[in-house]
Amino acid sequence: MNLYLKTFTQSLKTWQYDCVRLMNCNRCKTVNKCVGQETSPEMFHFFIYRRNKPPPPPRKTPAKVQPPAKDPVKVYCRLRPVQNDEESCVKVISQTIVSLLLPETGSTYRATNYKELQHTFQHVFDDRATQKEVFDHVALPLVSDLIHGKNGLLFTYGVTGSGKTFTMTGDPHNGGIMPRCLDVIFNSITSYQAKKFVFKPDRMNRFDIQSDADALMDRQKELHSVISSKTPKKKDSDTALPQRTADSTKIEHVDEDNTYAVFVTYVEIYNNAVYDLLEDIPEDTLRSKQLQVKIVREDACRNMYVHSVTEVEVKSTEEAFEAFYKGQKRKRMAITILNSESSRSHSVFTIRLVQAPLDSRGENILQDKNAVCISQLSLVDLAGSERTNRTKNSGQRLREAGNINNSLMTLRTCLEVLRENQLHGTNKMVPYRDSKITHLFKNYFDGEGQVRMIVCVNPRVDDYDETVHVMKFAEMTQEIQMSQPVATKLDFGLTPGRRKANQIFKQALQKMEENGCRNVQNIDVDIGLVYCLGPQFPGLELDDPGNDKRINDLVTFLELRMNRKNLLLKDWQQKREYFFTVGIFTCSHIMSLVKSVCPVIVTKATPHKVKCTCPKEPGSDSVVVYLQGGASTSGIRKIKWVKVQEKDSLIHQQMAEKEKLRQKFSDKMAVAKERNTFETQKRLKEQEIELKTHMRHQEDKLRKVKEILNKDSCHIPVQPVSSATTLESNTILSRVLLAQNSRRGPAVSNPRHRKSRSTGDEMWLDHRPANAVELGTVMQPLMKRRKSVTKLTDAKDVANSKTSKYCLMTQEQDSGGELETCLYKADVVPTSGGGAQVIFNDVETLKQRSPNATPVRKRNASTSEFQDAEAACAIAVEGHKRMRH
Ligand SMILES: Nc1ncnc2c1ncn2[C@@H]1O[C@H](COP(=O)(O)OP(=O)(O)OP(=O)(O)O)[C@@H](O)[C@H]1O
Repeated sequence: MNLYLKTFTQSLKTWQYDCVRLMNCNRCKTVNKCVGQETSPEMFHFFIYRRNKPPPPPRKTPAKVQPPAKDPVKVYCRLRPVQNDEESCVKVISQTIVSLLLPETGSTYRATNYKELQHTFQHVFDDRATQKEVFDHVALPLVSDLIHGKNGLLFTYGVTGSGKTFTMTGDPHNGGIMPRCLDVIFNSITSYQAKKFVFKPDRMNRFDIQSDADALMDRQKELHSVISSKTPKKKDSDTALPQRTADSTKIEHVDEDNTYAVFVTYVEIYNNAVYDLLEDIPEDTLRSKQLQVKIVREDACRNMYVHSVTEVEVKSTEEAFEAFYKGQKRKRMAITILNSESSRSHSVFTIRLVQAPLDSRGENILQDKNAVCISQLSLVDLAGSERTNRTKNSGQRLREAGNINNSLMTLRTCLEVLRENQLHGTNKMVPYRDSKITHLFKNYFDGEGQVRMIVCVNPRVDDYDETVHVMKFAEMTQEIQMSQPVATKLDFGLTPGRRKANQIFKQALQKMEENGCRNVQNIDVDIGLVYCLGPQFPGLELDDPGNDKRINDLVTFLELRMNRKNLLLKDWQQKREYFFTVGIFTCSHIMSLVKSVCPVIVTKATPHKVKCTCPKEPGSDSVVVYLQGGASTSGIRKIKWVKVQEKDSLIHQQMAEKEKLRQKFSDKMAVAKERNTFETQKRLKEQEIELKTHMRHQEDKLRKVKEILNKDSCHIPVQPVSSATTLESNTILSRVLLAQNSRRGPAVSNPRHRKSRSTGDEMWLDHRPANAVELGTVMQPLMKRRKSVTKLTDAKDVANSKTSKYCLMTQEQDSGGELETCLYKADVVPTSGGGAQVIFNDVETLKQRSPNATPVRKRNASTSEFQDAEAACAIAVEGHKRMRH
């Protein structure tokens, strides 16, 4: 008993421990700190156990009345190291200022008096800046925004060979911005990734949510196609990846209640046409001829996108790299005088992050397409501007260069017009459509999103003239204002911390299971409803004395928080009351169990303190169950009510069980009855068949006997009995033969024989029927002395000392309808007791046949008769009347 109670208290403790663990959610810590000491800490760490309450309908974030805040385009400058001790024309003045020194050979030198041109940027990276520094400074904030649901655009711009591709992609052991972005994204969301194919592109720039079953099917299909491809392809990234150094940065404050999926697209804009570099075409075909031109479209949210572009879902940086290298192989590169690996097209690598909230239980994705939030980061490696007199390009390269310069010119024009419109309030049309690259990013410049540009500069003197233009354009771009991106998330009223609560709850269940609790999986708790006082505090910094908005926001926030606090307090009191009620009930239940199992001494010290000791186990600790706190009379009443309810339900249950049993038995009876009837009928049928068979056998035997007799009467020598004749028929035959043999074969009409049979001394008791047909034959024993009787009624007739012979005559029709007379002859032998014994020793049979009847056929001719008789027997057996002639 003690063991039982110990286990119970242990489980209770574990449960309490788990509850406390369950109640500690990240958010609550903040809440506690913020509100101060006025409320008890437990209050903020309490769970509501509310069942089957549907989540409230989604609320849209209230529309902002004020115009959206704007940010300028941030432009960074990166200098490429000078090669082979060449003269440099660029000098870094400070972290933000760079100076272009006028070389004496430059055309500008000849045209102007300026010796030095200074340009200010967001940040200037000198030639010693590492890839990591550039990434952390420029791209990391964009990745953070991406994870928080905001769009971003980053492009590298500069003269050919200035290090744009190096900055964007880098090399395997010195990764550029793109691989680092992927690293950081996967580092941050890896624990919250959705299973593959749960999100599916709808081909209209949005995503559908697939059911788990459909996603599983797609995964199996993919696996099947991988397995069925006989020769495993060598991955494009196989050579590069092992040398790669991954970036270990991780973004903090990722929304844990969301599920994430990453998709990548890779397109190039070559000669002002868009190509999908990840399009599924056989690798061995000529890529330039096979890739289809794609069109740029606007989606329902007025975002521009490449129609029917291949969106590859990737689950790791390695998978993303696989896609990237696949595209990289198809990207148009060429050797030029200025760069051994010059990009001949603008390439756009887009990372799309799809996220959707978990349901109220923190278990599955909320199946609502509207809840899906898509953010994207476009990494653009522009082709370098180049002057043909320097590159000496001709033919295709020249045409490419022309297109590159044209598209870059359009970009410049667009940004200049945009700047002018913003600065002077004009409404000039921005020619986005003049080039595919500007058309594709129209919604960044027109709409909202972070735009960042890295100006790559090769500081060598030869590039000076072009660098001047690049710098001027880049500096001008900083004056363009872009609307701050806003995360387009819907508020579904779901409580934060669901995923963590779900995880902790599962851990608690596991622990309970380990401690021996049964059916823990059936415990149903609405994990989604974690108590929380709302979102985190808004920013408190007051950088502007006239910033009333912040104060107003704070007031609203605090009011909301106070309301919630009161609500939670009320609910907590209710729960407390309920907890004590249930506690008392549990305790009384335990006590009744203890009582029923062992002799106990139960003392009730107070209504809330129950002591139970078990004297049978000396030395064992007494189990004391304390219930502190106030259990009200209403609580006791509730317990009674609960007990009554329980009993009532028990009775109902028993009645239902009885009824079920009764029904079960009647069913069984019906089945048994049916089975019996069936078996009886079956047996009857079998017996009937058996009887018929038996009768047929009898008929056969009789027929055979008859035949033998017939043969005998026609002086046909007796044939040996067929071996197939049964034992029974043998017996009959032998008896008949015995009788015939005893006559030693003489003809029935032989008078000599008849005479010899009678000595004339015997006294015969002639017993014949009263209505015997007069035969008129001589075939009879000669009975000189005889006494005739028709009925043998008196024993003295036989036991008479004179009577020594007895003859019984019978007359009946045979099977052929002829009269058959039998004389059974016997000796009468007196017995010692004074009686007499009649011993039959002879039988004579006389058959009469009409002289007109067909003469008896010989044995060989009798086959047909035999067959007739057989047929007749068959008829008899089948129940027909026998035909007589
Ligand atoms: N910061 C740097 N540190 C070391 N090497 C660099 C740096 N920037 C560029 N390079 C080297 O300069 C060469 C040309 O760079 P890259 O191909 O990136 O130029 P680009 O601007 O992309 O040229 P294009 O416009 O023709 O494609 C490469 O070999 C690259 O390794």
